Amino acid sequence: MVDYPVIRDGAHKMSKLSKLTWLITRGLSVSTSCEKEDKEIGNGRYLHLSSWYDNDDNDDRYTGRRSRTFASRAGGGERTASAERSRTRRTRGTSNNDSERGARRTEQQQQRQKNLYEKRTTVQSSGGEQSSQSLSSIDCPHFGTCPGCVVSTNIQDIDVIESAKLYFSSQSVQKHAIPHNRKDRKRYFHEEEEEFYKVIIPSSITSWRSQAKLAVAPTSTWSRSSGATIGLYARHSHDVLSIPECKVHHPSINRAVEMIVEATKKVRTPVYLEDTGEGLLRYIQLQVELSTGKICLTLVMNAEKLKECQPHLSFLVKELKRMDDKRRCGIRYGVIAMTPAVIPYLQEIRLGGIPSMVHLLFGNFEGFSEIAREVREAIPEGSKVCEMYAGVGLLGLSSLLYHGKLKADGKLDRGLKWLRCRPKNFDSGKTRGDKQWRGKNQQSRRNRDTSMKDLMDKMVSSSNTSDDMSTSKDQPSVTYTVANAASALYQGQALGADVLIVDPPRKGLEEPVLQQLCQPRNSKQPYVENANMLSHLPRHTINWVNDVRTLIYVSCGFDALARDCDQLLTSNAGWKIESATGYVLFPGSNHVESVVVFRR
Ligand SMILES: C[S@@+](CC[C@H](N)C(=O)[O-])C[C@H]1O[C@@H](n2cnc3c(N)ncnc32)[C@H](O)[C@@H]1O
Repeated sequence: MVDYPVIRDGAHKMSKLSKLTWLITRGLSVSTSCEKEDKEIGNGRYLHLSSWYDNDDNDDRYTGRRSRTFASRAGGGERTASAERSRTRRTRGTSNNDSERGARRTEQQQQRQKNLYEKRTTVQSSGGEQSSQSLSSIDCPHFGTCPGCVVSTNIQDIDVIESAKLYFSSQSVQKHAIPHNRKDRKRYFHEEEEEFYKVIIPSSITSWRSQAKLAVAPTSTWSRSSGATIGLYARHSHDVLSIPECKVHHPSINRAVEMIVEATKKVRTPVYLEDTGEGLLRYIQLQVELSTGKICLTLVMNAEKLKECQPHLSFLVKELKRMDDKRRCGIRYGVIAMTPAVIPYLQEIRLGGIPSMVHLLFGNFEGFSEIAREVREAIPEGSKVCEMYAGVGLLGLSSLLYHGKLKADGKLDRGLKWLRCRPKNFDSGKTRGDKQWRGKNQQSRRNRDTSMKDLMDKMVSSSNTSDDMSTSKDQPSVTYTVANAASALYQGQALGADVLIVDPPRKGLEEPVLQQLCQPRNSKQPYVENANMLSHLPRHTINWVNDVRTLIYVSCGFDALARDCDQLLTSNAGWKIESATGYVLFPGSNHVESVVVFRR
């Protein structure tokens, strides 16, 4: 995932800001139910106020459901077909097990490519009829001046993808590729040459941004009644550039920003002025609930306490609510994002098997769902899975929900044996130790502060109740430990795991994690799932990932990925590269998210 540049740029400058979350429900103007979060931006605290805007549910103009357009580049059909061909070929020459798994994956991938292609080439007209149309451009009026996008057409012709293609087709990588996937198979099979590094545009190229963090500046330094300018920092400056017609924003975001600008003008909200450090409203964050078009609005204020924001905050909220009543697109209810208080308010609408609450954290949830799909399909059924750098655990959880179900061919997938998730910072230090539960009936109620447990609980139970496919009776064991990846590894969390999923931040794997993965397998080390069983061995001789056969590396930083791949492939650990796929998760930007599958 990428941090939105505007916040990253400004974050280090924050000093006096404190973060509080604020809960409001319909009918209440302001509740002072505030919660100070431990989390910090840069070196300062900040005030964080969340509330929901609801675009009129009955009007699809606001949800973007009808007006949404899906785009594809010219030649998408050919690319789809060739990807299908290549996937079919990949299953050749493998052992029985491999070919079964390969065939299953091929079928699923074909269906997925077909769905994606259909989705991208379909525009729903306002009358509800479907017409086919290909779009190859984001066609945004702000392109050029706005720092958000670097390309408007030929979305995948960006530097980082070119580098990734070159890297993965290089000799040094290809000699470690699993033979039937090698790029030089042309020589053996007289097949047309294709890129080893496949590139997929997993969502629409417009309206994909479901989360936006925007800077706020006064429109005029002389008059408060001129209101706020809301947008991105212009290149190489801290001047805020308004982008009201941004084409990559979900339409709900643009509508909400327009309303906030109007409201700040009306109630003369003091807006933060960088030169003097005075004023209140500094940033806003908008997160769209895709299924309804509702917006969760977070106001970041230049204040340490809520009362410092008054009376301006109440005026602003009242005005927003007044506009809501008039336009039927305002506040419905408020939530504290991702804390236990949120859960009763969230609708259990599942997107690709994941409850809707999780998508709030992703810039392009639809696109990330496609990555989750590749990850879960690369996991053999019956596996024991460990996920590191888990964040909210979307990848592992999505695998958990996918496996163990009745498949289209009528066979019951054996499911996963267990899943161990290792995020670092989810609960802001509230969770102590391991919280473990087995299925939905044996849930620990020990610590009501553990929001992650509630969330996971909700996810697992919703997966079991709201799907008409039958599930396996043997619920896999799921554990969730808050720890950094290296210490989780040394606690023995990956012992016994067949599959390791890693989705590290941009800087890549931590050195100790990489070192362990580069160690040769020790055939003399007994198979154990718990570090206590190895207490008789000197710690430095233990291979903490000894049983891992599949490594699924999801990367948001190509440079670090290339560095880590080099080390993995040149080590004696026996890694071979099965596939490398680039997802253009943020169309328009020079960014690619890669999924690399290693086996040994
Ligand atoms: C790219 S995100 C992964 C998102 C994840 N796939 C999800 O579903 O939310 C990387 C995550 O790793 C976490 N992280 C950063 N450094 C870490 C470390 N040393 N150990 C464990 N997790 C870390 C970050 O906080 C972030 O949540």
